[in-house]
Amino acid sequence: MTDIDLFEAETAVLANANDVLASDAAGADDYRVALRDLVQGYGQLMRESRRLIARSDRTERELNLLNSRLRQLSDELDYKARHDNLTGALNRGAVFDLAHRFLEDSSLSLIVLDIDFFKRINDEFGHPAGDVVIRELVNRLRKSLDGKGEIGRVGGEEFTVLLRNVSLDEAVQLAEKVRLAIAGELFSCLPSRAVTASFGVSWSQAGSDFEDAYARADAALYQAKHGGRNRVERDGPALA
Ligand SMILES: Nc1nc2c(ncn2[C@@H]2O[C@H](COP(=O)(O)OP(=O)(O)OP(=O)(O)O)[C@@H](O)[C@H]2O)c(=O)[nH]1
Repeated sequence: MTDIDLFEAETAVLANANDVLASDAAGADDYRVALRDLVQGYGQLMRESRRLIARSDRTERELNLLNSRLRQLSDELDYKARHDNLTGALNRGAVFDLAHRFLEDSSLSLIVLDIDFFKRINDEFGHPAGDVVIRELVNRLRKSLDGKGEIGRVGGEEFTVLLRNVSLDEAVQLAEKVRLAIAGELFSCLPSRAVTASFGVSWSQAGSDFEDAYARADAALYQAKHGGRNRVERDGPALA
């Protein structure tokens, strides 16, 4: 493949000007022609350079726009991969990952809560109404926790709250506060029927196994369900 000289014409003009300059025999006409060709060539180069610079500025702006759109899409994907789209709470995978991380260097209180007789709500009012109940319940959960803890939706109508470096007593008090926030006032989306939830709470010291912490909170939740629902039950603190 032969190389194409992009500046063939300009090289010829320059070579001619150099020849004229070096020649003792060159006259005024030779200088004029060489200078004219140089001026034309120089002007042409300037016009081309301006055009190329404008094009590269435009391309750079387009690339910057594409890059920021890509970053935005990647953030959106990351958010969607970690959050439940009905409630905006962390999804099961994300909240379990977080709990594992917390337990590496912190103690962890775990609240597990489950809506009572939710099947009946779905059966009586329909699945879409059930979805609205779930959303309102998470809103109440958020409000009553007031920034404490991380909320995750771990099943259809089951949620967990991670409370890092919070004692079991304090976690039980918080669970009680959430229970009242749910049961204490009828849901605006379901004015004819009370919504309640049952709670299990466990505490684990740093370095504990998360599966064990979860199983103990779940066992306490089971007790709450079988003890009559709409109540909070605690697990005994785990000893290392
Ligand atoms: N609307 C709605 N319903 C769901 C969703 N996920 C699970 N469910 C329903 O939740 C109900 C759970 O029913 P069960 O496991 O029998 O529990 P329950 O009726 O709440 O009874 P207890 O937990 O024993 O008080 C089922 O009817 C599921 O279909 C969801 O995302 N939206």
